[in-house]
Amino acid sequence: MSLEAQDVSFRYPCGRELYRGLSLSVGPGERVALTAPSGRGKTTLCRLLAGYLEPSVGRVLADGEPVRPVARLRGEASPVQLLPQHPELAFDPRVRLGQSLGEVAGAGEACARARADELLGSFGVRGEWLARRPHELSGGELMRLAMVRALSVRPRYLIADESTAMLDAVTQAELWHVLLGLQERDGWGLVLVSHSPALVGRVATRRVEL
Ligand SMILES: Nc1ncnc2c1ncn2[C@@H]1O[C@H](COP(=O)(O)OP(=O)(O)OP(=O)(O)O)[C@@H](O)[C@H]1O
Repeated sequence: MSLEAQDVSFRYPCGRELYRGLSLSVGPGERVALTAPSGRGKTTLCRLLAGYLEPSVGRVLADGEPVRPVARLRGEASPVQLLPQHPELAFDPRVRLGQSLGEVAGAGEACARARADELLGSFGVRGEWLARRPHELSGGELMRLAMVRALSVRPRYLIADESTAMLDAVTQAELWHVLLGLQERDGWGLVLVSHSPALVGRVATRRVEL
């Protein structure tokens, strides 16, 4: 059981090759920090691990199954959820947030919604936010909802790419406290990208240098 990148190489169209035969494995319950200088490809690797991009060479497996391209999932929840750097990218700007949360259909929508309801309390989401559209919330408020949405489908792996970098220290500490409590309880594997040595030191059980 693990999230694995096997001999992965990747090149954007017209870009240079970012990795040559990169292999990486993250087990359930592990918290792995990806570290590298700016531009080395941390965000790209997060997107590869979550199925937003496909490797040019090699493959990505979640518990032995190929991670399917997110665009082709058509409503089916991926076992690998990505918390992006900018939470506004996680939501349709035209749709009220309550509806967006309801759209994360997993094994059954009702199941995902019940899970989301439980998580709304844990992440301190106020009921009135659900009637608003993404641009009507602050970045921190929207990130709370992005966390609820990602975890409501019971992922086996969560990828946090600089997800709390734009938050104040108090909110950042609060959200990581909640996330790590849920991770310990539910046992999903975590991949973390952060430029903050303090956050990496607090959260990560292992570091992988790209
Ligand atoms: N869509 C794209 N098309 C072409 N090149 C891209 C694209 N996205 C990123 N790149 C390039 O790929 C390289 C890796 O980018 P990436 O964002 O993965 O790095 P990073 O390690 O996360 O950087 P940072 O720490 O600065 O956020 C960079 O040189 C970047 O310019």
